[in-house]
Amino acid sequence: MSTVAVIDYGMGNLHSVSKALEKADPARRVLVTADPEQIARAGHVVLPGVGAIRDCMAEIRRLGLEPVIHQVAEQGTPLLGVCVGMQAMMEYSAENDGTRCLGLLPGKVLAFNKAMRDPLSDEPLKIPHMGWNQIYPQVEHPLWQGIANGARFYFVHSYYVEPSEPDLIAASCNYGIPFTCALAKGNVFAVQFHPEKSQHAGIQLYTNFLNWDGSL
Ligand SMILES: NC(=O)CC[C@H](N)C(=O)O
Repeated sequence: MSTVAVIDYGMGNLHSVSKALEKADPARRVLVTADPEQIARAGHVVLPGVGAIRDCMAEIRRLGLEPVIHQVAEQGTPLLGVCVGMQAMMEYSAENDGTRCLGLLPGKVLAFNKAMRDPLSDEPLKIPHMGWNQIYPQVEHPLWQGIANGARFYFVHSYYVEPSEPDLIAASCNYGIPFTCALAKGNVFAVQFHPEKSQHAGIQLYTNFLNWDGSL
């Protein structure tokens, strides 16, 4: 039976991600694991994450997981980054006074401007961006199957990715500024929002991911 490995580096909302994956495909074996061999052999891999990038990257490195994450990406296994898991895939994050990340996706992670105001109401915008917001797919992709333009997903973040290759942008969102909320490169897909906290649309995305063979 094909498995989906949820990488456990102690910083992820592992329970809710695992439950959402089980809901997406009750027949799939969900492995929450820090074992590089299990991760390398899995049919699909999720890099979740909640928290500060410095702690996330320190734990990924302390557990010796950086090589297998690169191996999964290079061998063509469908790999999904979620929230700070997406940010960890970039080259560099400005969070925590600057953090070198995995470099799986070209670009950096920047902080929302704390002085941002809503362009319509001119009300100050709270940081972190926390709550439901609409996403706007920018490309045709298997993971957008059955997900409408403007579909709502749940966000909790103070930083956002800025890819150095615009053609990797898979979806955008608006919060004071238009920002990239999904990236796609080959067998790698990454989202800033939390599909596991996004009810039906989130389960649909996880279902699409589990049905994806990593090809376009
Ligand atoms: N919810 C999170 O894990 C946030 C990720 C990252 N620290 C950010 O603020 O963007």
